[in-house]
Amino acid sequence: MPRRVPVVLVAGQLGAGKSTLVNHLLRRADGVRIGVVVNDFGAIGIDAMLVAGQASAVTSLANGCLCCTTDANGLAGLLAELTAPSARLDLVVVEASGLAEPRELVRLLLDAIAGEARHAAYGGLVVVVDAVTGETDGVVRLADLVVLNQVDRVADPAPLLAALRETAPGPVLPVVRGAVDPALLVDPPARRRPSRSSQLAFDVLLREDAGHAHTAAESVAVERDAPLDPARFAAFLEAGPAGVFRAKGVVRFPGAAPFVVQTVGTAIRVRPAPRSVDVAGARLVFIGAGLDAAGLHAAIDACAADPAAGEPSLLPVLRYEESDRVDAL
Ligand SMILES: Nc1nc2c(ncn2[C@@H]2O[C@H](COP(=O)(O)OP(=O)(O)OP(=O)(O)O)[C@@H](O)[C@H]2O)c(=O)[nH]1
Repeated sequence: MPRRVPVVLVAGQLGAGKSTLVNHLLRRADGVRIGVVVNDFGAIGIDAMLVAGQASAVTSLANGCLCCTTDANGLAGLLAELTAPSARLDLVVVEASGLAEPRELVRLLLDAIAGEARHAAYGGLVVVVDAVTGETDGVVRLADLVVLNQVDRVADPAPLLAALRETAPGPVLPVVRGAVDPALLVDPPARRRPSRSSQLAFDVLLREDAGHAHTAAESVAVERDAPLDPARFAAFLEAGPAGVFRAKGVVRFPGAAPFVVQTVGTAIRVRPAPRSVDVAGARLVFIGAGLDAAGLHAAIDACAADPAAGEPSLLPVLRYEESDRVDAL
């Protein structure tokens, strides 16, 4: 069955570094096939995309402004096209104009996923903040990932970083030139090799030229042999564990077959695991920046089901169950 393709929204103030971030993702894609929706071709290195052969579909909305797409039809149609299995993309990035309203964009994306773009999945709201101005417009409260960009242009980014970490629910990543590891946003596909050696050569060239290495995404794996309590586990996910951008895995609850669980920020999706997947308790991977491995292990320990309590209600988890129109993994 086809996978869902994560759609990541990149928002931020004018000049914060959104295009620079998208370009970095494309240059460092490492085999991840990325589709990009932009509304300002002038701001993005089209040449680099085409040469790298990574941006398989670059397109813009007809009216040039995402925030103007009131009925969501323009975006939904585009996302349906880009996330269709035939497009063979691993990730779609929507670069919002600096004027677009991120709340509205998230709503448009969720509407699109619920409607026409049925192979798309919410991939997170990434908010780019310019370290020089520090302007955020309060949007970091909604961000699944905050990228504090241009830290090379300030003497000491620490106070702003600390303030953002107080406010933002997800990880805050200080970077130069949008150097975000694509592995933070999507799993690198192990399955695919570049088909032409010339393309590989271009990739290597661009990578060497790219200059700004990124800090690799961190991941923490947690395995448990005993079932988890649905209410405790749901509360853990809803709280958004510190430093975690996304999480995925398989979890068993008392008296039930295992579930596949995937999160981006506090957006949670669960579905019954395929029959071939079996776990006695939990097998989870947390991906993010500044992860507290010991804290995550302790938090999952605290989610352990109480064997004396019988079979708890699955409702706290089932409320996040998605329809099985497409395979979520
Ligand atoms: N010194 C420095 N310059 C940067 C960095 N990131 C981006 N820039 C520069 O800042 C300017 C704005 O970056 P863009 O990526 O175009 O910003 P944007 O958010 O896409 O801008 P709009 O599309 O106008 O909203 C460009 O000249 C970049 O080269 C950085 O980390 N350090």
